[in-house]
Amino acid sequence: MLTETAPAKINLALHVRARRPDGYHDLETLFVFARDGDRVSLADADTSAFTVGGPFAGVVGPDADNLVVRAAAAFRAAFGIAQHHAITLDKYLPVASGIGGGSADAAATLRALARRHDVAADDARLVALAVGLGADVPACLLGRAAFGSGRGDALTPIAGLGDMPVLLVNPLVPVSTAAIFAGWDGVDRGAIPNGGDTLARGIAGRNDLQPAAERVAPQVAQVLAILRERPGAVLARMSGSGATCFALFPDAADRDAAAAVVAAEQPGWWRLASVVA
Ligand SMILES: C[C@](O)(CO)[C@H](O)COP(=O)(O)OP(=O)(O)OC[C@H]1O[C@@H](n2ccc(N)nc2=O)[C@H](O)[C@@H]1O
Ligand SMILES: Nc1ncnc2c1ncn2[C@@H]1O[C@H](COP(=O)(O)OP(=O)(O)OP(=O)(O)O)[C@@H](O)[C@H]1O
Repeated sequence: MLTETAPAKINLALHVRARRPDGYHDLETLFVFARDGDRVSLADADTSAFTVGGPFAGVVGPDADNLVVRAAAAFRAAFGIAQHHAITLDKYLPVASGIGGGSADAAATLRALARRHDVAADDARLVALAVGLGADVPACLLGRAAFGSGRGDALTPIAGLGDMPVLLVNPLVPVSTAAIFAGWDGVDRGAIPNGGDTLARGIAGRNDLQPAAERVAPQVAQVLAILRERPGAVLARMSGSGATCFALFPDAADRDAAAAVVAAEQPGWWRLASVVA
């Protein structure tokens, strides 16, 4: 049995620059990854099988649409693998939440299959499969801090945040990525600043999808209002197309105190206290 973590993706900054003719948007983003996320496990089997467990198992939708199943089928076709696999997904990240759950799962599936079948993690064919599965999948496959441009799939590694404490909070309102991009106002507000370290660049940046997400899910503004007020928070912002928001704390005790306040004020919201590599 092989197991891979599918870490939550966080967009420290997300600048939308232009609508493209192919229905996507050109963007600039600073990708970082939490230590925690979903889990994908894989074993050889006589027929292909897929099982979903964990707290969000009930909301991932039909198996045939699951990015894990699609990633496994694409891998077997691309590499001519006859061997079937039984794959288990333990779903801990909320679905359609801006932290790349499905994308992280697809990338973890590709990583697990690559390990099982002796394919190098940076094999160009693996990266091509990732690109075909979704804009965030190449970043999740890389799995380390990176600057993303184009659709978010042209990647340059950058320095990470060195296990900085983070609190992720989601009001459990699913948000469609396509709908949020459609609500972008079309105004290019400029590039992510180049100067300084990754944290400084993140702080100097924005999430241009935040206004559209706040219109669709007003709870996003509520989450951010609580996170911004927490002592020690150096940055509070929405990730991706929402509705998950994050707050970064140099001190783990401040993160844990913030988590306790969120739990007391909004017991129905999802929380994850982790660190960002
Ligand atoms: C917003 C981000 O989460 C930032 O990391 C990603 O760009 C979204 O990545 P993703 O969920 O893997 O996106 P995909 O599944 O490829 O695309 C979902 C939909 O989002 C919109 N989309 C996505 C990425 C992008 N650069 N421009 C877009 O306009 C498109 O309407 C697309 O049909
Ligand atoms: N393994 C998976 N986990 C979660 N959702 C999945 C998965 N496979 C397919 N989906 C579908 O993909 C859609 C988007 O879910 P996902 O959690 O990947 O979005 P997200 O967190 O907003 O991602 P991103 O930050 O990349 O936009 C959901 O509506 C869901 O039905």
